[in-house]
Amino acid sequence: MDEQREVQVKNPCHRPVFLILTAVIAAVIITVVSISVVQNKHILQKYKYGIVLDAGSSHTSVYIYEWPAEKENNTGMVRQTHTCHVKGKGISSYSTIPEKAGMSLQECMEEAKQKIPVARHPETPVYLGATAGMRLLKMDNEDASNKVLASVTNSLKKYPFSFQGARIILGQEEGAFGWITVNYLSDNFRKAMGTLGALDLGGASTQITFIPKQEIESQDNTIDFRLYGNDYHLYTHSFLCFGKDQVLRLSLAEKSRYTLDKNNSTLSDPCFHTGYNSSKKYMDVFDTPCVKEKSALPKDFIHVGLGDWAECQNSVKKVFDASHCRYSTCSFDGVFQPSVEGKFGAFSAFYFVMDFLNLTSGTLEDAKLKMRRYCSTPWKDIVQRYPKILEKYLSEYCFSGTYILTLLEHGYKFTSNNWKDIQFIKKIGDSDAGWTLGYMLNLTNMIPAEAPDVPLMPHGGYVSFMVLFTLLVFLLFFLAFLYYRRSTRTAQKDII
Ligand SMILES: Nc1ccn([C@@H]2O[C@H](COP(=O)(O)OP(=O)(O)OP(=O)(O)O)[C@@H](O)[C@H]2O)c(=O)n1
Ligand SMILES: [Ca+2]
Repeated sequence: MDEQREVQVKNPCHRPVFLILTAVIAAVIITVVSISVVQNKHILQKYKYGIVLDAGSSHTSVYIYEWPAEKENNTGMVRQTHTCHVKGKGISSYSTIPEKAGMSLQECMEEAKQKIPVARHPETPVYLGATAGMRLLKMDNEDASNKVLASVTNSLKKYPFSFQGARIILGQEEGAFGWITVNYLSDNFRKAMGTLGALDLGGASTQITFIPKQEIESQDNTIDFRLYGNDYHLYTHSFLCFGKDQVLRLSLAEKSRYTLDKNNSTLSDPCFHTGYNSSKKYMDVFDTPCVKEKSALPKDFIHVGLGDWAECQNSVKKVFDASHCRYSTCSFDGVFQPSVEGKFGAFSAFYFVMDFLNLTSGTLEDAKLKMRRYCSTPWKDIVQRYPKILEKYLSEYCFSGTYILTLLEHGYKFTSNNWKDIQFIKKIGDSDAGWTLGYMLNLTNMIPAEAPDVPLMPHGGYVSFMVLFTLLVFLLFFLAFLYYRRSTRTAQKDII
C-alpha cells in the first residue's frame, strides 16, 4: 500500500505544477488560434452598389455596379450586375417636351430599386452623364438642354438613392474614362504591364484614347492619371459629329449636292443596297448642327440605294478633312494625333456593327472584300436573310461598316500591319466596355493613386500557418510528455 502511494506521488502527471502548466499551454494555444481566426477573418461578404446612367445620343442605359464592401480599393473588384435599356430615344430627343425626359427613366430606376438591397439604397450613388447628343443640343439650344437636364435631375432625386448629379460630360472625359474602364477590367493597372487603347463609336461622337510613344503636341489632347503607383500620360480626342448617325447625315448632305435627280426628290446612295427605296423627311436627316451646309432638298425625299462599296467608300472619305494640320501629324480636321501604339479595344457601335458583319477577326483586306460583297447584295435578299433585325438598323450596316473601316484606316491611320491590334469587344468579364465604369471609379476614388499595402500572407495562408503551427506545438508537447513519462517510469523501476 505504502509503495503504491509512493509511486502515485512520484508520477509527474499528478503533480499540480504539471496540470497547471498543461492548462496554461492549452489556453495559450486556444487564444492564439482564436485571435488568428477572428482578427484576420473575412468580414461577411457585404456588397456596395453604384448606379451610372449613360445618356447617349441614341439611347440611355442604366448600369448597376457592385463590389465587396471591404475591398473598395482593390482593383478589379467592381463588376456590372445589371443593365437596363431605357425605352425610346436618347434624352436629347426630348428637347421640345423636356418633362418627358425624366419620366423616360422611371422604369429602369424602379428596376434598380428592386435589384439593390433596401438597406443599401441611401448610400448608393447615382450619376447621370450625358454625351454627344446633349452636347449638340446645348450648341443648338442651350435653354432646351438645361431643361432636359433639370427634368432628369428632378426625376432621379425622387429615388431613395444618393443622387450625385446629372451633367454633360466632356469629350475628353468620355475618352479617358472609357480607357480607364477597359484597363481596369483587364487588370492592367495592378499588373503595370502595358495598357489597352480605347476606341469608342457612338451615334454622335467617337473617341480615341491611348498612351503614345511620341510627344503629345497639343494640350487639349492630354490627360494625366496616377493610378496604383504608376503615372499615365494619355492622348485622347473626341470627334463631335463623327458618331455613325451624324456621319450618315453628313454624308447624305454631301451626296445631296450632286446626286439629286432633276426633280430634286430622289437621293441616290452607293452606301445603301440596290432595291432599297425609302421616303424620308428632310428635317430628320439634315436638322443637326453637324450639317452646316443645308442643301435645297424638298420636305420629303426618296432615298434610293445603289449598292456600290467602292463609291460608298469614296463618298465617306469626303467627310474627313485632311487639308490642314499645324502639328507634325494629324488624324483629320486638323486634330493632332500621334501614331497609334499598342493594342486597342474597340467597343460600342464599333462592336455592334463589326459583329453583325462578321468582321471582328481577319485582316483589313478580308474586311474590305466582305464589305464589297455585302454592300452589293440586293436589299430584298438582306431583308430575307435577317428577318428579325429592325429595318432601320439593317439598312445602315453597309454604310456603317464602310464608315468604320474608313475611320480606322484613313482617319486614325491603322494599317494592314497593325489591324490585328484592334480587338472588337462588347464586354470584359461581366461588364460592358464604355465610359460609365471608369467615370464611377474616378468619382468614388476607387482607384487609389498609390498601390495599397498588401498583407505579407493572404488570409487563407495565414490561418493555415497558424493551425499547422499549433498542431506542431501540440505534437512537440505530447512527445515531450511521452518522453518524460517513460524516463520517470524507468527511474521508478530502477528504484524498485
Ligand atoms: N445592336 C445595335 C445597337 C445600336 N446600334 C447603333 O449604334 C449606335 C449607337 O451606339 P451607342 O454607343 O449606343 O451610341 P450612344 O451612346 O447613344 O451615342 P453617343 O456616345 O455618341 O452619345 C446607333 O447608331 C445605333 O443605331 C447598332 O447598330 N446595333
Ligand atoms: Ca456612347
